[in-house]
Amino acid sequence: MLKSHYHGQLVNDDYINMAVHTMLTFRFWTIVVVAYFALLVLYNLYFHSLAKYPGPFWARTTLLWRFWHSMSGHPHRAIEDCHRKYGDVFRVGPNELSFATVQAFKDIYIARNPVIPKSEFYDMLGSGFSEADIACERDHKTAVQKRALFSTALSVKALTEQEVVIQRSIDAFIEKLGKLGCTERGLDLTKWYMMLSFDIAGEMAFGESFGCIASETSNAWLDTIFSHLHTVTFMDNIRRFPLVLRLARLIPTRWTTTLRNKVTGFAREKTTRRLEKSGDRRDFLSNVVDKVRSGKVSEEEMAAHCSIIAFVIPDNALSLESWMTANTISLHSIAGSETSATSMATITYFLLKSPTAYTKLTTEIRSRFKSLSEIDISSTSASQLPYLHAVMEEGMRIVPTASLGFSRNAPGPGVTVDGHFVPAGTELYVSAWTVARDERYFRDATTFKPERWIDPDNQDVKDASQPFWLGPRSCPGKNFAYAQMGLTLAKMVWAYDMELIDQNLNWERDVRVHFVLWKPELRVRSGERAAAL
Ligand code: HEM
Repeated sequence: MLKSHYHGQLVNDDYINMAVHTMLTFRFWTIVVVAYFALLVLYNLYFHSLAKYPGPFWARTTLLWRFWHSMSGHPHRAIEDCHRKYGDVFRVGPNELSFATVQAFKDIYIARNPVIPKSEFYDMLGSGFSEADIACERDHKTAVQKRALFSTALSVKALTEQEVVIQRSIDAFIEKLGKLGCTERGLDLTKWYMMLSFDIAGEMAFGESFGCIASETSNAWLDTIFSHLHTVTFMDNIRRFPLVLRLARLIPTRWTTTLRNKVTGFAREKTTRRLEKSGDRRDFLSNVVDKVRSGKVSEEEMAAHCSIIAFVIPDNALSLESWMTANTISLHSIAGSETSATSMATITYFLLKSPTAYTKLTTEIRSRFKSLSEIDISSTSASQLPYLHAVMEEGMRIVPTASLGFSRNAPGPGVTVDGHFVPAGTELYVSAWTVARDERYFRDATTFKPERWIDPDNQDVKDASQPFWLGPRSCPGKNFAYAQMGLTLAKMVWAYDMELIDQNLNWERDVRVHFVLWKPELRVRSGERAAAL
């Protein structure tokens, strides 16, 4: 009895010792972690090479500010507010600066001595291929070579050869608009512009449409992607935590890469099929195909280009639907199609919300053309239809399709941007949303006024709106985008009287930014046009 009591006492002592030990260990590690973060905060505030730059406390000291605002989908607004408060440059994160001037646009993106290269963000964007695609190549010299592969295919001259294909897709879209868009609920143009853009991208990259317009159904992947866009932002935040990245590397690769391999494998498959096709049709990839055949470019590189310019999703991958899936794919399919569709949706919204602009555009288009078939790429150029182009410019200014900045890394030994020294290794960019809506550059900046682009007396600083960006890495698809958007808009306005169904829709308020723009429904009724205006 005594023994067992004594034994019980021992057990109790052991438990007490263990508990004390655990508590002390816990306390020790808590102190270590708190001390580490306190030191980090102090270092970021007072000793970091960006310490002199202003910004919100949580942005200067931790990644919390950028995480919170980027995940909310309104980082563009939070950044704009900070620029108004702190000035033309502020600290978005401990190692990240946002600029908001025309001069910064020039200094960061046009700089050649030294060139300010793209940041690590693009490694994430282009992962899955052993060769970087045209948009994700970070080495400047190699990027110049990769861009050269597309210079002929994306030139103004090439548009004439590509016109039949573009026209065919747009005409099919216009026909459906008449058939399905005249109902009470109209058509959701956010979705239909995406369908049109993907069909055109498929034609231009693989010689076959994805058939979205013909089947009147959006690709299921498109819907999945655009309802999961926040995952792109999440990954962009995660890449900034080296510890998390190290832990992520411990996850068996077969768990994380199965789907990515499926998607990239599909791009490779499509590439092989495209290489097997013969014919004289010139499209985005004709030159690349020639180069692959002559051994100057690898098939892997061609697959990577295909995947960024067109939309390559395996039909049978839907069963694997998940946030990871959406992330992998959305990162791979944005350059050539999503951008045009988003710009078209924004332009249409503002046009239909502005009766004066809508009437002016309708008058310009309907007085210029007697029939729909007369409308082609050359007759919709800026010199032929100035108001149409002013409408497009103004739409892309007031809500820029690329509302965030495109991030770059300051090279050694550092660079000077708009008079500010930026040390090597800093991530930096210009906030397009802030600059394009700044009253210093555009009078009545938040009002849709296409006239500002054609009025010779207008004093606005037009360089503050750069929808296609500027410098050696600016958009090479600009001519194609203007042709596609101009043709589509001109034909729609010529053929139908359009009306925005939800008059309470507020595009500026409701769009969210997750690298690309998440857009609300844009329901538009398109009825038979009245005989005369
Ligand atoms: C209205 C439509 C479009 C807009 C607003 C737009 C905008 C942009 C912007 C802002 C960039 C710079 C991105 C960066 O610095 O990372 C870019 C790059 C690019 N765009 Fe576009 N784009 C459009 C249409 C197109 C089209 C139709 C194509 C292809 C046919 C295309 C192909 C590309 C490519 C390949 C790049 C990467 C260039 C490089 O990194 O050197 N874009 N685009």
